[in-house]
Amino acid sequence: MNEILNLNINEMAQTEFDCSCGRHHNFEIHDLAVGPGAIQKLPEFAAPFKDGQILMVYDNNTFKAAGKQARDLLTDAGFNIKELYFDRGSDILIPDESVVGRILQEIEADTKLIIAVGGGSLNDSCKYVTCRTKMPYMIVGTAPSMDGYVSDGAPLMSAGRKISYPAHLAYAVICDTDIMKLAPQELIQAGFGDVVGKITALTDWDLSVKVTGEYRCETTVELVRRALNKCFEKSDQLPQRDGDAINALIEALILTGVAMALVRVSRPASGAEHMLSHYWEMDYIARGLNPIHHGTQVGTATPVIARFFEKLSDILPEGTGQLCPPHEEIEKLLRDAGAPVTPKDIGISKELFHASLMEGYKVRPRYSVLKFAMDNGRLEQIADEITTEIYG
Ligand SMILES: NC(=O)C1=CN([C@@H]2O[C@H](COP(=O)(O)OP(=O)(O)OC[C@H]3O[C@@H](n4cnc5c(N)ncnc54)[C@H](OP(=O)(O)O)[C@@H]3O)[C@@H](O)[C@H]2O)C=CC1
Ligand SMILES: O=C(CO)COP(=O)(O)O
Repeated sequence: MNEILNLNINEMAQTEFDCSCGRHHNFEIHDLAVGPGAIQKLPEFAAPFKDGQILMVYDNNTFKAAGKQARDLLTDAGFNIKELYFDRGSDILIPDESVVGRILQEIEADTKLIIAVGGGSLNDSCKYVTCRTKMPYMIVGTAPSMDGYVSDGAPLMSAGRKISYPAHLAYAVICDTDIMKLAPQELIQAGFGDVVGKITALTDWDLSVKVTGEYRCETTVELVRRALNKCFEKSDQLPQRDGDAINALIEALILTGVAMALVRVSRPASGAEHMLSHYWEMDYIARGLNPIHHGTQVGTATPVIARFFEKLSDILPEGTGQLCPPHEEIEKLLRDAGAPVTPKDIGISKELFHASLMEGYKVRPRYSVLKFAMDNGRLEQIADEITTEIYG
């Protein structure tokens, strides 16, 4: 019934099943390859589009990491390639109107497929454009920095706001672990932070089921839990760039993506910790600053949200907070993995931090522990307490 739980990642593409949650799930990614040397699959996966032009999108960092290799594989195999190369120098590429617009401008009448080579920003930008233009896209992931390679959402900046647009799943996803494990350490830390965030994301989902009666799929919860356990077993080896630890991280990021793809919403992977991250990111971009990596923000926001569950334990519906370990345990996980632990560590100011606790629930209409605190008249008091505990 929930057979996807028994498959390994490379068997999951095109899986369809009637789930115990009552829904029919269709993981309609056509091809998924995760592992050493996976990039070699690119010509085979792209073969159905060989009669037209393929638009390849990369930037200065991701071209070096995998873009050149991907392009050469396809040109050597006789594909007709057009390239879009974003050169942002040392600035981070922000997935906003200008990036989405440039991709759109480069599509030609005979473009049959877009291939993004990069991390979350290029993945989401291409995913959004291809969804709206009804074209297939492929992603060649370059870093284990976030879990959106196999999800169907596309968080983008729009008029200064971070909006998580619904989009579609990739036609094919390639995550070559030989390439991804060479990503800079800060991107590995970011990916770990994004995985840690699932702890409070799942707890928030549980809270919403109990308070608002929201739908939940236990298969996706189980998929995410198993991925977390495996990743956390080895995460203290991430600072040494241990191969098994990085592979477990990549697997966790892919599986949480699969969970999002199955329920067609980011609920299994994104709760109040993501709202704080989106809030900080919007503030940084509004001030013309390079945002801190998404997953790094999410990681430091997770023990903060765990503190909310602790402080509200007297009024939470029975059993709710049990899914969330004490905030000190989450901080230790981050510390042992060499990742930043608190928002203060990553330079979030005391004022921005307090404002995000007070207003983070407005980032999106998704029920979370922040809204629970607000509805129960406890938000301001808890925001004041946590701010003092972290910033003094
Ligand atoms: N769709 C979804 O479900 C999800 C989406 N997201 C979104 O993803 C975005 C964050 O993605 P993330 O991957 O962290 O960030 P980016 O895609 O912005 O990449 C971060 C930085 O890493 C660089 N980079 C990527 N790969 C390599 C590499 N192998 N070697 C050297 N540099 C590299 C990028 O270069 P450059 O700037 O040149 O690209 C960039 O500077 C956010 O917008 C977030 O909201 C996050 C989780 C899930
Ligand atoms: O970042 C995500 C999961 O890690 C996607 O979540 P959002 O829907 O909050 O953007």
